[in-house]
Amino acid sequence: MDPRLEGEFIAVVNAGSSSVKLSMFSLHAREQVGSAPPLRLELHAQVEGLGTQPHFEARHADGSPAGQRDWPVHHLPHDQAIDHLVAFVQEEFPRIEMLGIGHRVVHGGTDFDQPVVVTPQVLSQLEALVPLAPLHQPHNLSPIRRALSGLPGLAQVACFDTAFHRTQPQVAQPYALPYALYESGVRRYGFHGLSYEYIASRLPEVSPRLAQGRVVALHLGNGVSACALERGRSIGSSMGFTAVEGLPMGTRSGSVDPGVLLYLMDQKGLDARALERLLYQQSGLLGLSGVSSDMRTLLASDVPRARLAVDVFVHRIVREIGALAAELGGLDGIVFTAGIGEHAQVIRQRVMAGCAWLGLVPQAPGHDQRPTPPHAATRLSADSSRCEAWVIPTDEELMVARHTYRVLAGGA
Ligand SMILES: Nc1ncnc2c1ncn2[C@@H]1O[C@H](COP(=O)(O)OP(=O)(O)O)[C@@H](O)[C@H]1O
Ligand SMILES: CC(=O)OP(=O)(O)O
Ligand SMILES: [Mg+2]
Repeated sequence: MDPRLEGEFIAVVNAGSSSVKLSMFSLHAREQVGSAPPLRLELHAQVEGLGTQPHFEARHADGSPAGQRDWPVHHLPHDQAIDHLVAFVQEEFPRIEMLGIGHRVVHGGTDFDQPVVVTPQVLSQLEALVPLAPLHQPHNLSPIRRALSGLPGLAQVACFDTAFHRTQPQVAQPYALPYALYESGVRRYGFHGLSYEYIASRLPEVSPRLAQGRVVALHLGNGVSACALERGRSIGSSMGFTAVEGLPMGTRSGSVDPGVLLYLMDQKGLDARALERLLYQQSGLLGLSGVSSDMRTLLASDVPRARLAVDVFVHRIVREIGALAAELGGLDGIVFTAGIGEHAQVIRQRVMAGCAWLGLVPQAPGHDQRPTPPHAATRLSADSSRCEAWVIPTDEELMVARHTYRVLAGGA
């Protein structure tokens, strides 16, 4: 056994709507550089396609395969996926000492603007937020609940997608609804904060100008959102009260006229559950195309509605960049991240073409290649471009590990 794999570890759980990811980070005090916690990824394991085609895959830090498995079913419960991941990790690392487990939790509401050690009291506060993130929060909380009872001595740290956006000015937070609703928590929270926080943490090394400037970061994954960063702090976002507002996503609609929902209730007899299914599971790229929620499939398809779905996707992103650039009072750069942002060159090129009016000049054709090292940033804009464009691969799990380390070290 590799001697590196003995010692102290932090585990990170990112339990999403259709996947569960478990990452193992070891601590190497000798490797501490500056204020960055001395964390090193040792293993990343995940079960994807829980509701369609469950597939398990584990990789070592260098990308080499550590294991894989398929299930001959179309639905694998989240708990079963977690059991499989935990058993796999225990077999891989039989002799380690766990310092704690960090969890990505989508919603922290108004109470949590920092990562927190989960107590039974905190857990019940987080459970009260389930209706605000029905696709995510129950899955985020289930592994915490199980760890609290199964591993009572081990710290569970919740890290929130909403927390990074608590710096937004007050004017960006209310809807123009009666103020009492705002006071009761019906307000714009913003999501994907761990991803944006990671991107902000990379900016000083990637582009000092952007670290000090005005940036629109685009998290284009299965969930899709945009965030306005001013000097690395969030001042605006496309997602609001729930992770369904804003841009079209894999299966979520993004913003629709609320009048559409009233019409569907009044005239088509849809109730709340039917609307939830419509907005969260049957819309977005899937609903428009009728083909798939997966961008790879749409880009390879000749079906006219698949093209329409991609066109609408790009159109809405370009429009959102304009809105966030206005919020920032100008734009120094855009950053692409997450599955589509990191891998779909054609989407990046079309979005950049829509930003010509903001002074964005792309590199000469052929230059937009994805970087080879997994976390390397790539510049997509010409050196002369007033507005820069970059790909920065995101790392929500590392951000959770950093927060967990800081909380456990007592310096949150
Ligand atoms: N090579 C690629 N080209 C185009 N799209 C891609 C590519 N690789 C992944 N994607 C897209 O990324 C999206 C998933 O993003 P990801 O960030 O992995 O999602 P999640 O939110 O589930 O973590 C899917 O639409 C997928 O098609
Ligand atoms: C908040 C959100 O949309 O998360 P995800 O991209 O994991 O679905
Ligand atoms: Mg995601």
